[in-house]
Amino acid sequence: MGGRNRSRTQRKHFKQNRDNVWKRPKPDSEQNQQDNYTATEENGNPKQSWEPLVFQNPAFEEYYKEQGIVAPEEWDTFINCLRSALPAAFRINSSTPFYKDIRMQLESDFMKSLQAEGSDGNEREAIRPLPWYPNNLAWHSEFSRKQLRKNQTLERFHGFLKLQNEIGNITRQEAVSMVPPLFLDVRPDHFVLDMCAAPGSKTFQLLEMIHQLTESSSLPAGMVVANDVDIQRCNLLIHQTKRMCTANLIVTTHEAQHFPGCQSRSINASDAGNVKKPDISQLLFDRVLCDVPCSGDGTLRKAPDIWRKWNPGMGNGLHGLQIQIAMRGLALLKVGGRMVYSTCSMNPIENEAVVAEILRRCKGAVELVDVSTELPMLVRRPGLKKWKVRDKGSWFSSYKDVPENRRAAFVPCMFPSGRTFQETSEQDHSVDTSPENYENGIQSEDDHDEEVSTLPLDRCMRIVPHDQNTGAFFIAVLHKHSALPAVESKSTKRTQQSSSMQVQKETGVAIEDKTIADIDVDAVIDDQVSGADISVPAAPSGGSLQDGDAAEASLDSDPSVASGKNAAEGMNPSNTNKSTPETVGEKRKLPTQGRWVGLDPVLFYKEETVISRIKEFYGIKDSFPFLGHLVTRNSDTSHVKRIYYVSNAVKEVLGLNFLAGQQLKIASVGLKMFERQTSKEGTSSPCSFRISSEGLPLILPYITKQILYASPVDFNHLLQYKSIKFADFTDAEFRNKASELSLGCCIVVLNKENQAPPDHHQVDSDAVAIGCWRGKNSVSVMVTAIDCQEMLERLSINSAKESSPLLSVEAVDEALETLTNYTETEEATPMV
Ligand SMILES: C[S@@+](CC[C@H](N)C(=O)[O-])C[C@H]1O[C@@H](n2cnc3c(N)ncnc32)[C@H](O)[C@@H]1O
Repeated sequence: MGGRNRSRTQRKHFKQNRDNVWKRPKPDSEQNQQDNYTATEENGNPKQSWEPLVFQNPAFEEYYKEQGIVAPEEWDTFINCLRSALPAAFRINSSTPFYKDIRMQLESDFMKSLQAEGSDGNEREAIRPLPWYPNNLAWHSEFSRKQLRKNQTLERFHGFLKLQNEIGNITRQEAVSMVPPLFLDVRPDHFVLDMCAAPGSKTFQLLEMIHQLTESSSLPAGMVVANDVDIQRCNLLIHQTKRMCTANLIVTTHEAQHFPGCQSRSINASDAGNVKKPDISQLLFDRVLCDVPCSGDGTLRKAPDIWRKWNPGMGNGLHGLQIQIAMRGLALLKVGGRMVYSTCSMNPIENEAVVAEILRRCKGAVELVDVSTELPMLVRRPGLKKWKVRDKGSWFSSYKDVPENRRAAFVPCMFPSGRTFQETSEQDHSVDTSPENYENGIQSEDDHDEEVSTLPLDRCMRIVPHDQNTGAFFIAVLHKHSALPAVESKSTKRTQQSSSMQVQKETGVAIEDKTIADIDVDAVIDDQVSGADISVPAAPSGGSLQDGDAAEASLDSDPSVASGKNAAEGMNPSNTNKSTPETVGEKRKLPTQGRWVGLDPVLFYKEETVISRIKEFYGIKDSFPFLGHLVTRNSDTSHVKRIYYVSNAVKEVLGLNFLAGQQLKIASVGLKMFERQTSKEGTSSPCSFRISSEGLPLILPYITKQILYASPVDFNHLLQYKSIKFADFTDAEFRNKASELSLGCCIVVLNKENQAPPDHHQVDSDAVAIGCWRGKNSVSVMVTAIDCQEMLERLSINSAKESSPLLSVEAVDEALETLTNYTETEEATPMV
């Protein structure tokens, strides 16, 4: 069950960007060509010529040999492993009602049958659970896509993966990418910020953690804010997380380094449309995931294109942004909270150097946590304490080695000691071994040639490919002990001093918990001062740096320069006093979300008449919390098509956001609960809103009307034939009850034991139920064809208690085809 319907805005982009990763490529298709060749780009346009993939890069090899990323005797194993294809890995989504069945199918069916198939004298298991992932929920498969098509058993497995992936019961994800959320120690009551979240595989894990232990009919106290600067990538994330059917997620699209603090500027809710004063006064988080944009060389096995693109400037160019994002994450972290910093790069400049700098800036307020006893089965290596910086043809061990004409391209914090030119010169003359300097990492054990950090960077973790046959990853776990000090960067000291004084003067609020050097002062003013002259983070200009895009960072870029802030872009002109909304779009007026242009507004839905009609039609009990939990994305409330449901925590944050002047740029929020029926038959129903399949599990135990209990035979028939005339139901009572219902949406519940339906008007929260349409003479299902297929299969497995023949690849392809047609043509219309 669940939310597989795509919104129109997402669909186009999604179609272009996301294949079913398990889908078989057509022979000689374009996809096949891309497996062997890679397109090159010129001025952003794809060139028609194809370059063969290369699996080597002398600069890469020289760089990592010099950095001592692995011992010299391991080098060949390391590099050969990087050149080999990455085995597949996937996760079972623990929030799916069938997760135990899927796990059992893998453990007791596929593990054995595939082992027999794939033995070939090979002792390794064909598929196996990842030993460090809890509860056998993550799996590794030795098979390549080609092999998956090799024979019948593999085809069956392939079909299984494809279907489960499409349904949302499993997610394909690189094994190492599953690690960072596991170190965050997320609990269901936590507020979690995922700063650079798209395409959302880690967000999905975080949501599962929030929802663990919570029944489908109740909501956890915590929530996740998933943010990404790139709105198109946000759309992928929204699609991925839709499968989670959660009311506890807000998707935002900000530059993470300028993520707003949402400090409530007033307790007077006049401009928030009578929004109740929220219980929180600032948006701070218990957990922050900082999975920053990086050069991505840890993904070489999956994206061999990086061999050709890689150069040392990629890491150098990202270092400054990575520090800014991490510092903003720490500022938004509650005291006592945990943040995980991670990259899919092996480069110390993007990893240890960033962690060292944030520790220095935080001056003991933040600790690098020793997690060596957590996830003991995960093989990892300690972080480096010394490294070098590469410039065109030169290696620098210390900032003092950087020639004057190259100093603009480097910053001291790229080096292990983090010392400036002046400090390194002074240090050469007097070595200060005081504990204070040790703590701040200022003093180092260097001799004249090589700096060694005294910070406990060995607590960082580097996962290298040949240890566990994976990709590479870097992870650091940070704990915030106390509020961050106001750190001043020397280069910007003077301007920032005056700016910070200005902030304090204007707001009367001392800047606490924020480092002046890395957070721009405008954003602080933005947090504190009402409305006027607000500086807005830049909208992405032609794509942001991410895995695989790292070539954009040039060797010459100055990492000390903060990424530019484009004050006008993306902002609602009505707030700038410079232009009027009419000037924004000549032909079609763009939607506005408070201050943000181009995003639909987020509004609490309070149409009493509509809400009462819905409650009355479905007999929704008063104990189901409606007040303040319904949200729409249409300011014309009389034409609302979809009504979303938000959890208590999300409701609080939305309330705060209104009071804070709508600082959050919200791309998506809430769980689609009710959808307006626009078809002719739909409008003739007493209630024009149907319950969406995403929202059904949550509201099911509170519904007392429009419910039908179907025998297993009739339930199966409905799933199989999608629409059945009253006369064709086998159960006479079902027939009668169906004809007695009001025209419109109804819920058909599987009466598993085929007993008399309960007369207490309450459906169990674990009941198997589907949304249907009670038409004039028939009942029709309102779930996708592929959901019907999946449910049929699960029910047959469960009832027979033995493995029934799984769907053939052809049947899955057919179901996927139907799904595509369904989503392309009609989204919310009953299939009558
Ligand atoms: C390594 S990927 C994140 C992967 C993601 N955490 C996951 O597990 O699916 C980095 C992401 O950072 C985003 N990004 C780049 N610059 C950013 C910025 N300044 N603020 C926020 N996101 C940014 C990119 O669009 C990209 O989606």
